[in-house]
Amino acid sequence: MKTLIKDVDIVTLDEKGTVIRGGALAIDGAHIVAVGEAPVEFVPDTTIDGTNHVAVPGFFNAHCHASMSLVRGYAEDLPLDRWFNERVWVAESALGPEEVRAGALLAACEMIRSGTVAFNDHYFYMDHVAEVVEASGMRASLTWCQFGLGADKEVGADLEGALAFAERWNGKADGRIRAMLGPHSPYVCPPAFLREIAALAKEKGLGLHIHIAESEEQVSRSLAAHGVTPARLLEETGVLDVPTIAAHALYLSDDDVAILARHGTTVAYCPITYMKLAMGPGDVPRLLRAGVNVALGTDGPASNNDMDMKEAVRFLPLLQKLACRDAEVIAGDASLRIATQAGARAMGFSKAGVLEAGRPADLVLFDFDKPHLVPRHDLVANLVHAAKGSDVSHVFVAGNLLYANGTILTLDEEKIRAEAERAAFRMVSRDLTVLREYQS
Ligand SMILES: CSC[C@H]1O[C@@H](n2cnc3c(O)ncnc32)[C@H](O)[C@@H]1O
Ligand SMILES: [Zn+2]
Repeated sequence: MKTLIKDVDIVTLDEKGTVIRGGALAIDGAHIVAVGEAPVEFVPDTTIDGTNHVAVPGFFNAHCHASMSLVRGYAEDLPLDRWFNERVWVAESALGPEEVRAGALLAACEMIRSGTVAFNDHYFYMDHVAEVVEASGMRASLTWCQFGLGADKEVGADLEGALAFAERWNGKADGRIRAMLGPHSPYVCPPAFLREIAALAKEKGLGLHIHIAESEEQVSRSLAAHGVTPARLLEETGVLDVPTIAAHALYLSDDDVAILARHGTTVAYCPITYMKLAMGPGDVPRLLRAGVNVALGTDGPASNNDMDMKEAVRFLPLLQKLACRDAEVIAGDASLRIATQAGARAMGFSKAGVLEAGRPADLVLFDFDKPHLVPRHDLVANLVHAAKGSDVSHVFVAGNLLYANGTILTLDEEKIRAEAERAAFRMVSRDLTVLREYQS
């Protein structure tokens, strides 16, 4: 299939930061074949008029729990520990494979609509998430979360099962799916388990996805229990010897930052969760200065409460400017690069995230024919600080059009919304407060 997008403005995010006004973008099969001008011999099957539209690489959501969309709005205004213990883990005790599927389908609709082409997911019953990814046309990197405490069999996530999942799905859906192993965190997984899973990941050539250093308390507990920080513990147990995505990593010493940089670890930064759960801003400029690959995530919809990467693209610089009291940090297209190519690299889709010939055709169009996107002095500034996820008009993944002008072409959104509402209710129906609200 050959597609030509004509008369479109293009934010390439290439090395030079090239921005093209009123150019063409040609797609042949899964790849971009020309940016700027289409070759005369290029005969498209489909032509899209890009007038008043801006093409940009699609977003790579580097840390989320898609199926937690079913607990959106169910754990409000609480700090991290109470958010888990009093609400989220209570609701999740009623979680089954059908809820995971319904939540993942709902999240896929939301992500596609707001310009996300790939997501890095950490949850349970992951075959169901993988099937959703396959059907939706998105890319994903998937991990079946393990607690390492021996109770995992309840959600089918013994290490053997998680490995079997990874081997079943890695490279599937024409390479759109990648799989990793997913120890939940060093505060839940004992060092012996971390060692075992790291050795297995190394042997099988798989990456790891883990939460670390979300609070000062987690760091002091690690020091008390193991004599080292969470980052140092990951290094000592071999976790960082394989490509690892460390979600959050907000509380790091200088030594920790050097460890993560040395091992090529990615930090998945989720600004909206940090503001909502009052976790703290972290220090992104310090990570970048040290050479850490920083990617961007939404985290789960129970702490965000949405999966709109465009919002996170704006909040990353806003939060860092405020925290550093410095308007010049995370400037220009930095947060777009973090949300696209840095995430793509972390998830193993390393050529994506740039609009140039030879790259995967994973891109979105923003409709700029809107009052909040006028004037167009600076397309990048408009994209980062003014555009909304709902301004996305088209989404391409591997050259396939998944979304056009309000319609998801690969999924039945109306049916998905109805089923998600039913599944969400099943999950929380033991909670009498919620039951009363539903019945009133
Ligand atoms: C990793 S999903 C499985 C497990 O983890 C919980 N969870 C969701 N988000 C986070 C987070 O950001 N840090 C730690 N744990 C998280 C989720 O509710 C599931 O129980
Ligand atoms: Zn998370």
